[in-house]
Amino acid sequence: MPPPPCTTERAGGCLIPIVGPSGVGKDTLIEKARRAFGDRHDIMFVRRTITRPADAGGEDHEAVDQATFQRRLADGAFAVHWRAHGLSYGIPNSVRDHVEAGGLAVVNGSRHAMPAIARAFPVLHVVEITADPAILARRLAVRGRETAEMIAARLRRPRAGAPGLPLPTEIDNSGSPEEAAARLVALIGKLATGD
Ligand SMILES: Nc1ncnc2c1ncn2[C@@H]1O[C@H](COP(=O)(O)OP(=O)(O)OP(=O)(O)O)[C@@H](O)[C@H]1O
Ligand SMILES: O=P(O)(O)OC[C@H]1O[C@H](OP(=O)(O)O)[C@H](O)[C@@H]1O
Repeated sequence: MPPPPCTTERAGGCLIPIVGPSGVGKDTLIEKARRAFGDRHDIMFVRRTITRPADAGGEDHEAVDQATFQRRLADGAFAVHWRAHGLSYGIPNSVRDHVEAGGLAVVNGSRHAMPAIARAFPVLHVVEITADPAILARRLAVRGRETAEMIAARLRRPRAGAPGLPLPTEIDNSGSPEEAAARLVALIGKLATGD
């Protein structure tokens, strides 16, 4: 019998993958939520292991080269991993330990890797960040982390459905990041207390 989905009626023990197209604002909203919750030990904001240089900008991730990533993978260091944009992404086993101990973990997830994420974290609440597609290209250009060619490739990446998973909570980030972040903070707070 699968465990019940993580809902606002069920406190604790849940992964909260934040997903959406490149440029939609996942990292921005996650960082605002992280600052809102400060050092609460029951809510973890996941530091991903990525084969992206540490000084690339954006999220605070653990930067490793591909050889190190493969070694970590072979050693069973990741609860789940995926490839995208020519990069490798790993979620450390410590995140699964935290969730299995009853905690919440917020992670910048992948729509395409959602089936693998759900196998590793059967109790989850997916949050899909949306925004007017016409503004994504401008946001990525302003961010300046990727080349124009890499941005074009990111924008061409198809949306992936995740059949069999509970419908995600959608948060529209077309307006101010503060408004969208407030909605994310409110949802995380409800999932943490189960009220
Ligand atoms: N509501 C918003 N209004 C205007 N700019 C925004 C908003 N949200 C995020 N941005 C800006 O858009 C750019 C992309 O945001 P961010 O890096 O958070 O997106 P992302 O979804 O994490 O993208 P990726 O998946 O490529 O990492 C950043 O420069 C960020 O400052
Ligand atoms: O298109 P999908 O599968 O949803 O996401 C693909 C990848 O792009 C984003 O990473 P980054 O922070 O932009 O490097 C996501 O976090 C995921 O790792």
